Amino acid sequence: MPDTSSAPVPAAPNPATAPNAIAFIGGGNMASALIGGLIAQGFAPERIEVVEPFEAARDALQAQFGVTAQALPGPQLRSADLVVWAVKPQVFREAALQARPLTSAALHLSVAAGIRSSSIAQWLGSERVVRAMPNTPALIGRGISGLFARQAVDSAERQRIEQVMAPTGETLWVEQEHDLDAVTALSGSGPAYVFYLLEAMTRAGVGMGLSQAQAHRLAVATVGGAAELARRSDDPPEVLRQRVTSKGGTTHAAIEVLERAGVAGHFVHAIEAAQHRARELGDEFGT
Ligand SMILES: NC(=O)C1=CN([C@@H]2O[C@H](COP(=O)(O)OP(=O)(O)OC[C@H]3O[C@@H](n4cnc5c(N)ncnc54)[C@H](O)[C@@H]3O)[C@@H](O)[C@H]2O)C=CC1
Ligand SMILES: O=C(O)[C@@H]1CCC=N1
Repeated sequence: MPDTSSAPVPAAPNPATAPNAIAFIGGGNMASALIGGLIAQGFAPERIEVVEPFEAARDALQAQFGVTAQALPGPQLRSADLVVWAVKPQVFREAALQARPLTSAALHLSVAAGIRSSSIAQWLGSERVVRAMPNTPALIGRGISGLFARQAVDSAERQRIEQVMAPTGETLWVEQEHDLDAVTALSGSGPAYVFYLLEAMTRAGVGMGLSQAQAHRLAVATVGGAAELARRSDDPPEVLRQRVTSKGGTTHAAIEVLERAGVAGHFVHAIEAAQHRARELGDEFGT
């Protein structure tokens, strides 16, 4: 592939002597979570290159992590043997075509929702593409990411991706790429559903006379504690719920309202809508 970038490009560094770098295309929320994780596990900030068009975002990355950030892709990308794509689906194609001449030797990791690996492979002219679907608890090392690799990605490269993702939390490989749309809907978007529930619980607490701070603390501790109990328990959530629900008691009164309003069904429909949107994003902004 001929180099079409306008800046003079030095020869590619000798991979035996050059320290391998990781490049991030897009330096927003998800990139920050991953960069924070890498640095926390001892990865040198000098080996992280970011391409981020917005100056304020570049400054924030440099100040917070000490990484180098450029407005446009340039020759520095050639030293990266892993390129992480953390741009919105809407701009992925344009960003990929810009960086393609500089990243042909790299392994590629995309966190973009919906954009299928076949589109990414075509835009970048490389079959070595892995997709990840993380979520924002990655910021505190408590996320979970679905992972999918194209066939050309070997087991050492899969391990490399697991290493990069490890500080952000758990990982789960899926064999069928379309399952990533379900992962996106369930755990990628999932933190927003939990925050929505927290907002409602807090609003109810305030409505019943508690202070905002008291209601927030009670709601957050309850959601966190219940999730941890579900994680550690051998019983399914339904059984755990029944243990809270005394016959003729307070929980029963609340659950009856939720059931009458069909809240569980609405939740299922909402998550299906997210999956549908992930597919649409792939169709709309993919190739
Ligand atoms: N925020 C979330 O909870 C999750 C987001 N994702 C995916 O991660 C990707 C990034 O999302 P966020 O980090 O939340 O968005 P963000 O908006 O915080 O970050 C995207 C960054 O890309 C930059 N950008 C725009 N055009 C660019 C270009 N041509 N080259 C390089 N950078 C460019 C923007 O200035 C912005 O800073 C999206 O594709 C999203 O689907 C995946 C899982 C969860
Ligand atoms: O809402 C979105 O499109 C992204 C993907 C998963 C979470 N946020």
